[in-house]
Formats: sequence, C-alpha cells, structure tokens
Amino acid sequence: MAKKKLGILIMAYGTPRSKEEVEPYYTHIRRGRKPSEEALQDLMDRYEAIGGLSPLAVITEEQAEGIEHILNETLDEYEVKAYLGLKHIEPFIEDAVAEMVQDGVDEAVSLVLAPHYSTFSVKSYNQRAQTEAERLGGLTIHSVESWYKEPGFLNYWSNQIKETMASVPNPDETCVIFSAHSLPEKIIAAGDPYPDQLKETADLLAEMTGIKHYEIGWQSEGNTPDPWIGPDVQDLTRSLYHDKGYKAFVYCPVGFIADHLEVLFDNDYECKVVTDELGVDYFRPKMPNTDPEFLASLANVIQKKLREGRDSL
Ligand SMILES: CC1=C(CCC(=O)O)c2cc3nc(cc4[nH]c(cc5[nH]c(cc1n2)c(C)c5CCC(=O)O)c(CCC(=O)O)c4C)C(CCC(=O)O)=C3C
Ligand SMILES: [Fe+2]
Repeated sequence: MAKKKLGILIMAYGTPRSKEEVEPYYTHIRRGRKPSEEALQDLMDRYEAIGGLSPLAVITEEQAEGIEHILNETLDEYEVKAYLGLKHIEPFIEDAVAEMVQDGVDEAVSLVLAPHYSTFSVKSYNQRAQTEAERLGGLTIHSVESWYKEPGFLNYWSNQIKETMASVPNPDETCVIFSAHSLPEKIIAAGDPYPDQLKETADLLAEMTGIKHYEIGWQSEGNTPDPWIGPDVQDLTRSLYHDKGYKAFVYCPVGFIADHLEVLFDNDYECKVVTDELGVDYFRPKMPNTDPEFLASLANVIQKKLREGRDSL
C-alpha cells in the first residue's frame, strides 16, 4: 500500500540570499515601505560585519532537511516531505502551502523555528498558513504553537551552559543572560505569553545547570517610536556590572535557534563592545543550528502534534 503523504511546514523568518535581495527583504519587513538609504546602508553594513550575508538561509534549509530525514526514519506509515515557508522572502509561507496542495498533501504539521509563542511572531506565521490552506481547500494543518519546554531543546542549552561554565574563570562572579528578540511593549498589556515563556525557559535552565546568577534581557529591538520590552541586553550588562561587579557574562539567546544577524552582530559584536569596555569576559555558547539531538527534539514536537491532531479528527 502506498504510504500516506505528510507535509511538514517549517516556517522561519527568512534572510536575503544575495546583496540584491537585501532591499526587497527589508521592504517586506517594513510592510511594503522602502527603507531610507541610511537604514538600508546600516543593514548592509551589519551583514558585511558578519561576513557579507547571513548564514541563516543555509542553516534553515539544513534544519528542515534534517527534520524531514528523522521523521522519515521514525514514521513508517508516512512519506514525509518538508516544505520551507518564510515570513519575509521566497518561498513565502503561502508558496509552501500551495506547493503542498499541488503535491496532493492533505495533512500537514506546521512548526515555527522559534521556541516561544507570541501574537507578533508565531501567531502570525500560523495564521498565514491556515488562511492560505482554507483558501485553497483540502489541506488540514496541525500547528505547533510553542516548544520551549521540549526536553531535547532544554538539554541542548543545559549542556552548552555547563560546558561554558566549566571554562569561565570564576563561576561565582559570572552572570548568565538569557535573551529573546524584544517586541513592542504593548503586547504585554494584551496578555501575550512571550515574556513569561522566556522567564520559564531561564528558570528551567537555571535549575538544570545549577548556575548561581542569571538574568533575563531583551535584544535586537526595532527602530520604531513605540517602547519595546526591556531591559536591553547591552544596558543590562552595564547595570549588572555596576551593581554586582560580575567579571564575566554568558549570553544565551534562547529565543533564537541559529547563527544569524541578531546573534552574530547583536550579541557577538554589540554585547562584546560593552564587555570589552567594562574589561570583563564575554562568552556565548554555540547555537543549536543542526545539532542532531536538537533536530530530533523538533521532530519529536512534530510527532506529538501529529498524534494530538489525529486524536481530534
Ligand atoms: C520576534 C522576532 C524574531 C524571533 C522569532 C522569529 O524568528 O520569527 C525575529 C527574528 C529575526 N529577525 C531577523 C531580521 C530582521 N528583523 C527586523 C525587524 C524586526 N524583527 C521583529 C521581530 C522578530 N524578529 C520585529 C517586531 C521587527 C520590527 C519590524 C516589524 O515590526 O516587523 C529587521 C529590520 C531591520 C532591523 O530592525 O534590524 C531585520 C533585518 C532575522 C534574520 C537575521 C538574518 O538575516 O541573519 C531573524 C531570525
Ligand atoms: Fe527580526
């Protein structure tokens, strides 16, 4: 008997794959408004500073392939195919949904490559996928909302933190800063679970690793007039140094899962400028990227959602 097709819709932010794509990408992020020359140049300069362009495009593809491979090995009854759907560049989320329908897929699980749920991020990804599936008809998508409590994800970071703490000069004078992408503050008033999920992640990891000092910070805030969630990781580093006299900081941007601009520039360059200025040590554990156990944990999240989805049919 032919195996049933299962679509895995892997959704991610997306990044330009060539210098020419930076402007249309940035325009899409700005909902169709072209950026000013200075803003565009500033973004070009940041990509230049991390080596020309972001490694994210390749990493996202490898993550999707890795998850597809694991699921094909474990789910005997399905022929699993991963479809990449990006938020701000082709293939867009809608393109991926259309491709699934064209391939005759009638059941899919969607997963956003970011662990925490926010109305600003995950909700909008899932809504775009569901809207397109409804428009085209014939495809049911079971959408994962968040996966920050997945044991394999927490284990990844806990191992990284333990390894890093083993190499810091003095763990008692070291502070771990857990961070995620900042969002406009107005989401908190609207009851968004995003800040609580980051705090829960930090508390769980602190418990697993036994670290003494840890804080929550926010990074990469956008350039808009409304207030963003703080404290910003750079300001936080300065105030912690002044108030507590820490000699080293370990940055864990657990809201992200890959090497990209927000980590390679906002942490490895911008936070490092601050630690250099203060004369303290900078550490930033490796990002999950294509770590096999990490990818297996994402495959597990998808399998759990599939079972839940099947049960509710
Ligand atoms: C919540 C969130 C995540 C995490 C969840 C998720 O992954 O979805 C995330 C990830 C990322 N954000 C990225 C890049 C950018 N984000 C920008 C701007 C913005 N991000 C926002 C939010 C988020 N962003 C918001 C509210 C804005 C303001 C504009 C708006 O209201 O939408 C801008 C514009 C210029 C600037 O402000 O820097 C850029 C270039 C890259 C790719 C990096 C690379 O290329 O390596 C990644 C992974
Ligand atoms: Fe962003």
